[in-house]
Amino acid sequence: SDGGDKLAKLQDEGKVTIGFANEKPYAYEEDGELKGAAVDIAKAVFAELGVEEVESELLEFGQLISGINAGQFDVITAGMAIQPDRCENVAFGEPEMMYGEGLIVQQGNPLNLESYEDIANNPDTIIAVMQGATENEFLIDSGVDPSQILSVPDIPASIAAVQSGRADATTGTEMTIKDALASANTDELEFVETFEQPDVEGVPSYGAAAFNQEDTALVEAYNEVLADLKADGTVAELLEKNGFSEQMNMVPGDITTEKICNGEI
Ligand SMILES: CC1=N[C@H](C(=O)O)[C@@H](O)CN1
Repeated sequence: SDGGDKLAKLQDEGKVTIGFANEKPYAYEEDGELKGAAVDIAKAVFAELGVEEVESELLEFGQLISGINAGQFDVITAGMAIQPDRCENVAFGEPEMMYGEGLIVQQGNPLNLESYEDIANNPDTIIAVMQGATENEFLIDSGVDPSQILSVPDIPASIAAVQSGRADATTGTEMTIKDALASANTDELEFVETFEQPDVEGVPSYGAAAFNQEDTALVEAYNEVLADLKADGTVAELLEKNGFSEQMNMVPGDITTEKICNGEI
């Protein structure tokens, strides 16, 4: 199909529908409002394209890629990591933020878990991980046995699994895990401050908007505006507003989606 159709359609209607997975601080709903770094950046880009109205579809993270391909919404706005295998199924925009991983354990860290390798070396350890999330591969690549992974549909379920003792730990992006712990408002759990980032392909991750591969003109237009908003400091401002830091989370200028998709990074 003609990639120009979708951009023109969104501009005609003045409206875009985003798909998201309720993961603070990337994209989430609070007080009836859509919030998060990925949402704020996408809103700023679409506003420049003349698309001011934003509607949303809430899905499980693991359903976002099939959702965009089924035409359920126009763009995945979830801070989804650009990964070579995902590049085969969606068209990523240029990277918007960089991030690493985090770990939550029971208070006092009774199993002394400070890395994914520690989980691999302690085969009785169970770790809750969101379906479809990169952390599944990162754990396996760190030597964790698949039987140690308890698959859960979303972030609240990850936290609940550790709280109930069904899992010894959970992992997600560092910011996800910190915000989820703050929302859980419990002293039964702890964020592992001494966590060592996994030394595997894909870490750190680069989050981006993702589109239907047919919508080539839309992706091109999105990227053009995104480049301007990076250059004028808007992207940095929106990241900081959502708790990200310039030092830890800004994407270095030489990192491109093409290179990540080609496995060059
Ligand atoms: C923002 C985010 N990134 C990872 C991913 O892309 O799979 C997962 O941690 C899920 N959430």
